Amino acid sequence: MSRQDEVLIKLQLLSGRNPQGVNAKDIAHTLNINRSTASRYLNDLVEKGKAEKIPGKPVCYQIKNARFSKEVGDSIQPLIQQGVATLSYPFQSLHILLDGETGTGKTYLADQLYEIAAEEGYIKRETPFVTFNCADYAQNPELLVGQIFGIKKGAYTGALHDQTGLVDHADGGILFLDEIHRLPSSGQEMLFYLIDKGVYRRLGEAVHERKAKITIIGATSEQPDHALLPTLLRRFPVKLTVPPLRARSDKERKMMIDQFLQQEADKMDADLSIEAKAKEALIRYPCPGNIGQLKNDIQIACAKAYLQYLNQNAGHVNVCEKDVPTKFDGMKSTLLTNNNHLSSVSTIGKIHEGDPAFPLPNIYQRLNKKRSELYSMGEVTIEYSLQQVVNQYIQDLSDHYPKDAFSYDALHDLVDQDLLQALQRAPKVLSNPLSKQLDETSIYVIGLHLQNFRNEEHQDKHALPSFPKAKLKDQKAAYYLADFLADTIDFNLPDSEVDLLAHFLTPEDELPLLPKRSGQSIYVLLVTHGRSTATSMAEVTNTLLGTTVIESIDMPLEKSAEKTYEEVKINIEKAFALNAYQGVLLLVDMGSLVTLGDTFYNEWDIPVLTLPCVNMPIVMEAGRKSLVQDATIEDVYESAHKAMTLFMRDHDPQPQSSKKRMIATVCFTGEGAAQILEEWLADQLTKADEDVVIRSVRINPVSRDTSMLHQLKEYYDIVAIIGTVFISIDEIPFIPAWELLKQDGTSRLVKLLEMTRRYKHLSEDNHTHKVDQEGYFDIQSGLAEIVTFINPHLFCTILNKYLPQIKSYYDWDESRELGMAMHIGVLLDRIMKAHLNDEIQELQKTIPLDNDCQYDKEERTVWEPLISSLEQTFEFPIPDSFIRATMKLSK
Ligand SMILES: Nc1ncnc2c1ncn2[C@@H]1O[C@H](COP(=O)(O)OP(=O)(O)OP(=O)(O)O)[C@@H](O)[C@H]1O
Repeated sequence: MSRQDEVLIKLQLLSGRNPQGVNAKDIAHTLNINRSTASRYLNDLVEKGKAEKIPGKPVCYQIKNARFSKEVGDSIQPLIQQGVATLSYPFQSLHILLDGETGTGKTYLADQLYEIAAEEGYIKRETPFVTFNCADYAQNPELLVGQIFGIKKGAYTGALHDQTGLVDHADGGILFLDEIHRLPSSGQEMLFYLIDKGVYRRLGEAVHERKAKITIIGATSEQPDHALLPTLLRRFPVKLTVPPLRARSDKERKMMIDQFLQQEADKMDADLSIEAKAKEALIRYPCPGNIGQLKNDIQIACAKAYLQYLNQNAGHVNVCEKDVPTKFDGMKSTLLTNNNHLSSVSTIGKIHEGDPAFPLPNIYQRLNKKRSELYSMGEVTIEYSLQQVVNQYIQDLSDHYPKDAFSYDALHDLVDQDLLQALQRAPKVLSNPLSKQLDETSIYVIGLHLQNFRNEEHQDKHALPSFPKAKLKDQKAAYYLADFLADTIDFNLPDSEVDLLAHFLTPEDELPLLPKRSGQSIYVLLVTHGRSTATSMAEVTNTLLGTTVIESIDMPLEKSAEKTYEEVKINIEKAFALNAYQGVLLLVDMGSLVTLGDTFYNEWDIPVLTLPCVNMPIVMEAGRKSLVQDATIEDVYESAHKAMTLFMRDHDPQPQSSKKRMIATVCFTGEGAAQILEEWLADQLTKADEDVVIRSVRINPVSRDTSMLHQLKEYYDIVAIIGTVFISIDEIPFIPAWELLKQDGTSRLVKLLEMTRRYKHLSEDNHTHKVDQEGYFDIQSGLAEIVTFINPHLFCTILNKYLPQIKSYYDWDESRELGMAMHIGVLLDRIMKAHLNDEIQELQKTIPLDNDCQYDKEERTVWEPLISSLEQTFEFPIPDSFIRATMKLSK
């Protein structure tokens, strides 16, 4: 790139931020050249007609044509300049990230950038501009990624055809991804790979790489630093923040109001006017949903004014003060007021805005049509019916916008939107007289609680149990909040409810001390082969149990046994130095470590027991048991051992537990959130978990006493405690309600159910001693925990088809068969990883060259169908040395 081009690009970028122009000194500084050289280049650009001078002292320069004709608002103008400059970067446009609150106009800005860049000739008109809102698929991350990158037939159940992705369509152009933070990490990784290398794979494609050259404009209403992977964030050299409405000047807001009124007037067949006071209110009212909400509120105000115009046979449509939002909010409060104002149209103080009388579509058309229909039917109560049309319209608008104002998608099914919105706005509007920050979590909790009260059926029988009042400041805060809810959404709470609400507002650090989770007395250390097998299994278990109970040491192939011994020793010594444990359970997948445990026992007098077998049920069981108060090392060992025998099926196991499984839901009343959760969970449970009892339990807000749960534990196997009040009992995992309702939030619960279900399932069919069709699917979830690259479900489907003949050839018993199935799965995963990272040669070196590894033709034929099916499905070759080694192992 020539120096002059560099100066031109710098000028384009800086012009965006400095509408008044950029001087030679600034350019010289950023390019690290001297001032007179910068001046010379700038003047050359002026001569070539690429830049223009803005007279003054010092002389400033600006990109020619940088002032756009369209009236977009003072605060947006510089963003457009900078964005267009970015898109017109000479070699390939640079990627842009837009951030800003919901409704500030990020999508609008992206559209404008494309339009203006095309209008000004920086990009060709035919350049593709593909837009996509990631929030539309937020509930299904896999499909979301599939929509963007395409889907290969068979990638998942239901993917019946190859499907192109947006990336295919946007190749050579711009892809606008709204709500980009909704992309799961895997999708974000695929995106930065595309940005970096210009290549991508469709979902389900393992090897085939496709090429695309795309400029990404991403938009997010979250804090980019929190919402995007740092690697992806770095790929956006230009970040533009769209300011919220409250930060914009009155002039700019007024300009937008005029624009939106004009758009409405364009749709009517009548003159439109607005009262001065109404217009003033539109300029002044807090509008947390920003421009999107302002626009909707104006649409609603115009619809209401039009309704009055029809009912009154008025001369023209007049927007009055009562049609527009005033105090706290827009849509909802105006929606709820208007039935009794039908005949009170004010006729004074009108100002005429714009030039109306235009063709009519949508609401105005709808109203007229409805009115004629009703007249022709001789209907008398026309006003009421027309009001219904307007109400429906308002509802449609509020459903439509701000559709993603808050990231509470899952809560929408449970809590009314107006209640959620009001709770979200409360701290801002009340300038936070609340004793506690109403963060996302509190809003979940209070929202669930209040919704239950709101449901009429519960109101009658909602006699609150007596409880002491919260602190005075929390009570006051609760009354503020209650008044606010009454004012804004007409939601009235009796005093007893407000007193209860006060307990929800008590800040965390002022809560009574919670019953402490019993200190773990047994140290569980997991040591397995593989680069990350042990850490991943430990992580899964720790996450499921909601606390760190398993420590882990990985043994990649290159790590020597001595080094591993050393690490194990250091870990155990450290743990015991703290005097916190009474014993150690070592879970290992390598026989030689068993003796290490004995050494500790003999030499150091530390009770160490070793279980030379590792899989998820064992690790999980060891973790659970180690949390039980007063559990001895023998107890923990025995529980883990039992899980092992159940899994391996090498003798008649005892059922894991004869108790029924239970999920306990908890809240302050036992009737509020706990009951909603109970109903919700009952809907979520699948047939495999139909044995699970769900029980809501009241937790006293002051004492937080858990004796009821302890009693239940005597009779039930409690899989998890779920609720709005944090409760900790021994080994039982606690899942906060808000976690469950978040995107992918049920995964922990699903896993817990799966783990507890598996014991039951295994113990029930232990008499059959047969790996049937479902047998391989038993290992699917186990495999899912340890493999990263292969799809366990696909793998098990193939095993089902081809492993039985191999089994009968070698005459394996069931446990051998399962063991081999696991072995093949893990091996396949490693091979796939090596292929993807170009490390297959290195991996092959880890297979000992063994001349005994010969096979006869017949033996190879038995394996052939399985191997070729795996190769075809996963799209990579399986090296012969691995096949031979596996065959040797099979004998
Ligand atoms: N400067 C503007 N001038 C005129 N209309 C605007 C302007 N900015 C935004 N709008 C309008 O406001 C509405 C909301 O804007 P937009 O959808 O772009 O916001 P957003 O930030 O992308 O919202 P979200 O985060 O919800 O996706 C749209 O109808 C848009 O046309």
